[in-house]
Order: sequence, then structure tokens, then C-alpha cells
Amino acid sequence: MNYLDLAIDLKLANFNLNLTVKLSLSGITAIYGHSGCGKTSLLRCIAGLEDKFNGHVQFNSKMWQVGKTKLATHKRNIGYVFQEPSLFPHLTVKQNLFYGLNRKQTVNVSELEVQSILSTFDIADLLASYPSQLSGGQAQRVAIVRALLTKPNILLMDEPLAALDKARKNEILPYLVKLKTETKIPILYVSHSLDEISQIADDILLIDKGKLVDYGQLECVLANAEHQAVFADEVGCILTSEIVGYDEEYQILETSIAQSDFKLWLSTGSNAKQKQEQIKVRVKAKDVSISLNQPSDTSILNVLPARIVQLERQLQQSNCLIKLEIAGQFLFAQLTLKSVERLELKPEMKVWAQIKSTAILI
Ligand SMILES: Nc1ncnc2c1ncn2[C@@H]1O[C@H](COP(=O)(O)OP(=O)(O)OP(=O)(O)O)[C@@H](O)[C@H]1O
Repeated sequence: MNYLDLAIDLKLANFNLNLTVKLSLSGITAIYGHSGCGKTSLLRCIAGLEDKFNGHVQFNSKMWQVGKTKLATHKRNIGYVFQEPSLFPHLTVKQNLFYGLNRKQTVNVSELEVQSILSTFDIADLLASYPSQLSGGQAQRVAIVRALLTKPNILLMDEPLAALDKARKNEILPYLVKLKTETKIPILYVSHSLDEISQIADDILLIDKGKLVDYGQLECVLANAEHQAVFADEVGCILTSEIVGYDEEYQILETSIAQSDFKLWLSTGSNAKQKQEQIKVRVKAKDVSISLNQPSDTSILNVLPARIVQLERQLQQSNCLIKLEIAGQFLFAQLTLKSVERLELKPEMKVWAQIKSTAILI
């Protein structure tokens, strides 16, 4: 198992990034926090692009940097993908892909490996095209393949989908999932979007104002009510559910919450998923309401028996965040204090959680 041991104290003009953490790099680790919290600065420290910090960066048993003594960036064998694909406009896709590789004599990529990466990202048919002939999504896939062909120890991705529209984002996300299952290259993925992160990440590192807030498995970190200040309007949990069927007439997916018989209906508009496939769905706290009795005359399809675990008053708001447990998984509901008092909600009470199908994000 790869790991990255970080102890970083970076002082910039008006900003201090100060964190100590050991990342066990398996799959995709998301780096999340408000704008200006230090996500890019952290990637720069890992890549060897910052000289001025105290502390160290260690990748497995290899020390990459201790204070000002550092291993040069090109010797760390890091893949870096930015918001913009930055392809050379006068070179074809094929020339762009191999430009960096030809200069890196140490990397030995077999023809089979090249074919496999090209096919994973479906770009074999684009090799003769010029960047101006590619869509934004295709260009970013080429940029990712270019980084992968160097056989990096680790892939750093800094908001790689931020410049794309929603359709192009949704087109690329499945490639990233394929990437982690097929290549095993650890990925650090900076993003502002919990929608993106929920679909691809295994772990998450939360940063606020240059400090580490939490690091751990995605579902656990999202379900921690203490992090509501960082997640703000996006606060919510991930439920794991298994696909049972698809209702063609109403275009709605029938799923069953893991380890239970409780149904979760999802309005997806397409039947792209396989039966028995496990999916993760993100449910925002503001899309969940609570009833004391099982409602029978509601439009809401998802009505689930739940236990109240915790009630947390939301800072600077007259709202309350209620943590609920459903078959061993967690869900947040955001209610007004007025509703909480009217229903006399308390920890350990048994209630019914209602989630609108149209609000669930997959
Ligand atoms: N070279 C620099 N000199 C001085 N301050 C800098 C420098 N680079 C970044 N900063 C400051 O460091 C802070 C963190 O910036 P950074 O780009 O790491 O944040 P971020 O979390 O990636 O932000 P965003 O999500 O908006 O991209 C910001 O306040 C920024 O203004």
C-alpha cells in the first residue's frame, strides 16, 4: 500500500498552510475545502514546486523533501493534470501524448500498455486530430492519458473538470472510476464539487483556512456533523444501495438500501445501471424531512424508518442538523428549530425520514 507522509508548514504573504497527516493512498483521495483554503498549495508542496516550507514530504520509504532539501520534481515521477488540458496546439493528439515521453528516457511503456490506456480513455480514434478539433471533454481525456503514459507514482489532479459543463463532467467521471480500478495509480483529486467527489472518491482530506479538519473514508467524514461549517449548504451523507430494477414507464430506478429491505427510489431518467450493482447516492440534508408517523398520503416515494442519533444546532442559523441512522448507514436532515421543537425531537427517537426521489444525486 502506497502512502504519503506530510508535515508541511508553508508561509506565504497572507496565508499559512500548516498540516501534518499520513495519507494511505488507495484509489482516489479527494482534497476538499473552501476557495483559498490551500488545496493547490498542498499539491504544489507534494510536487516539489514550493521551496519555502518547513517540514517534510515522504512518499513510501523515499524522502522527497525535508525543509529546503528536495528531490527535483521530475525525479518524483508525478503526473499532474490541471483545470485546462494545456495541449500544444500545433501538435496532433499522438504527438502531444508522446512529446513528454520521448524526453523522459527512464520511462519504458510497452505498446500493449499504450493500447490499454488509449482504450480505457477511448481516444485511439483521436490520435491524428489537433487540439482545436477536440471537445473540452476529449481534450481533458488526452491530458489525463498524457500524464498516465509517464507511469507516475501518483497522479495529482487539480480541479480537472472545473472548466467543463455538466454533460462533459458526467462523460469523464466514469473514466476516472475505470482508471482507479484498472491502473491502481493513486490519485489526489482537488475539487470544489461534492457531487463529483461522491461519485469517484474513496477517501477525503478536508482543509479549512490552511489547517487539516479531517481525513478518512469518504462516507465517515461526510457523516460527521462537526464538519457542517466546511460543507455549508452541501452538507449531506452518502447511502449505499443495491439496484433491484428499473421502471420503464416512470423512468425510475428501484434500489434497496444495503443490509436492509428498505426501498430507495431514484429518478434517473436512464437505465444505464446493472441489476445488483451497488451504487452510492448522495442525499443533501436540506432534501430530507422528518415525520413522527409513517405518512401514507405523501407524494414522497422514499419514506424510511430511522433513529435519531444526534441533534446539532447550525451555527448562525435558526436551523438544526439531525443525524439519522437507517440500517447502519447515516443520513442528515436539516430542519428549522421551530419544527424540531414542535415535534419534540430527541436522540434515540424512532421517526420516518422522507427523501424526494428527484433530489437524490447519483
Ligand atoms: N505565490 C503566492 N504568494 C502569496 N500568496 C499565495 C501564493 N499562492 C497562493 N497564495 C495564497 O494562498 C492561499 C491558498 O491558495 P490556494 O491556491 O492554495 O487555495 P485553493 O484552496 O487551491 O483555492 P481555489 O479553490 O480557489 O483554487 C490563497 O489565499 C492565495 O491567495
